[in-house]
Amino acid sequence: MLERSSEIVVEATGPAATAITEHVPGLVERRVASRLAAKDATLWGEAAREEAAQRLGWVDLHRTSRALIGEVETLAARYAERGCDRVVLCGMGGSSLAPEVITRTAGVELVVCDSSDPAMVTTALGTPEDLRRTVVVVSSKSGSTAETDSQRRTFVDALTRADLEPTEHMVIVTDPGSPFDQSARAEGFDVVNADPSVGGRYSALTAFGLVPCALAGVDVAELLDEADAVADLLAADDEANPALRLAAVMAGASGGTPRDVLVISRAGSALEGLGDWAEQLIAESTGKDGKGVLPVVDLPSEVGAEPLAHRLADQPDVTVVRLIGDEVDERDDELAGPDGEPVDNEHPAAVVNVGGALGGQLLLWETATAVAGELLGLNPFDQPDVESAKTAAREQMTGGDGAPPEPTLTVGEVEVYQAGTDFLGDAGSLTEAVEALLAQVGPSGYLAVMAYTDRWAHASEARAVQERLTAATGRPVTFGWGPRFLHSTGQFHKGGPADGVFLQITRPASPEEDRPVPGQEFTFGRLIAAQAAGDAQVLAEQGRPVLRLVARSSGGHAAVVDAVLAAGQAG
Ligand SMILES: O=P(O)(O)OC[C@H]1O[C@H](O)[C@H](O)[C@@H](O)[C@@H]1O
Repeated sequence: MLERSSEIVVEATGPAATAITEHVPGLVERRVASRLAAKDATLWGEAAREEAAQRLGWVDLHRTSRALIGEVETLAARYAERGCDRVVLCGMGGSSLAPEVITRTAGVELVVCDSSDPAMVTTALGTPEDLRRTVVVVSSKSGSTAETDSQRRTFVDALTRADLEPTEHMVIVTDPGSPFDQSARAEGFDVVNADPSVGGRYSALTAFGLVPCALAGVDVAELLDEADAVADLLAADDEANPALRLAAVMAGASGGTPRDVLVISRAGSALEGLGDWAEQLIAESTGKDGKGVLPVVDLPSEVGAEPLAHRLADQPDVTVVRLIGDEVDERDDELAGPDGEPVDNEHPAAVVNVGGALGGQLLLWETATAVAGELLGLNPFDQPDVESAKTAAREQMTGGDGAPPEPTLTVGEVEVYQAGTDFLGDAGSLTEAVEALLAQVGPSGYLAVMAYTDRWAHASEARAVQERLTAATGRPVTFGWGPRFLHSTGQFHKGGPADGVFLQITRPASPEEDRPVPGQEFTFGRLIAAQAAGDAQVLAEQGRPVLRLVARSSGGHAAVVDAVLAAGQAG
């Protein structure tokens, strides 16, 4: 058993172990761990120094965030007294992924509304009766994220219509001094400021993580204790430092194909959703300058289904990360490799087992990602390509004069668009169109499925789609819900190695399903459609193959899913 919360496990085999042997002594010699703990902004080179100097507040949050505990506990008690036992979080990317893993792991309810899908927003609102017992946390570091602002407007409007006082049902988390901070305070909302020296994806232990989780009933002091318990270990210039070991695995061994794909599988870990949180951290931190480590989250599977990690472990660029539980026996068994082959097999898979308590792992992954940035020569604190999709979406919203583009093909109630390259050929059916796209996935490439649909209603489709397309291509397949992934893997798609192939699935809302955004001239349906079209446009402009399947009805959406599940099955 991992008896103490101070225990962190990072155990590697095969080429993952070689990477540790290769990189860790140098990291120790350069004192990277202790310099990071001391917030040395020069670690990532001169070009990154200025940004890094403003982004290292996360390294000691286990100490500095203590000051927030009293404030968030008082807040939680106040809302509990008001009878608010339903907590909704409006926020994107770094403002929602950590609260999701923290509350799911703790087994407490938190409705994470991180979408512009009108159906999801409607579900998050609930009934007027639900609203009466709801506290909404609106979290945005910048205060200017379009989805979050639209959700905030919707909740204020709905609370007002239900004769409820918005200031008694809403808490704002934002950076001090942001325009959002000022307006929310002026309007009388409860505002908790987050540490501005921490970037969104490193903010799990700031107010962005702590406020919604405390309101939902998590013991957030314990989370800080768990991080505190491993902090010295992660700051040590020592070859046993698990963060240095994990960073080395992420950077991969030199010689042969770079191991720049991390397939993250849950293998006994009690931490629910850690992969989704780590996905944003790794993809946005490393996917830039044509380089990067691609995180592939192995979606939860049916009992007995083969984990994707097993299918992909033989790929020369794949490292399998197994998030393990606290049983030593299980860990020892699995160390043999994903198919049970002995460690000294002639071609061992690159496997790393990672375990430990949640607070400790949050700090472990953040430290390892920042150190991997040092090894890879990347600035792990910016996200230079996220803005391009936002700009293209804004242009889509305001453009509107030109005639809408003609679909390349229409099949029943599904419009098919190809973009980026000319790959459809004479495909006449939806399955043929998908297969034509799959043929574009190169031997070192990956396929990204981007589904702009209600992720609560369609969750079960995601795993089946990921599994089928992995089998059909033999290559990594990521699955992202739009627009959520735009704040995560979206950076990697545009800034990382240019070998991605993109399948976009949308199901535009009918006028009856759509919702207006209060105080704006657009609807949620218009916003999400513009986000999808904008992202496809940016990818196509980079010459990446993009297949867009636009279902005009739920029957059309079912046909799309059937077609994807049939891809690669014939002959
Ligand atoms: O917290 P916010 O300022 O609303 O930002 C939310 C998210 O959106 C951006 O697009 C970034 O790519 C993310 O790193 C960030 O976490």
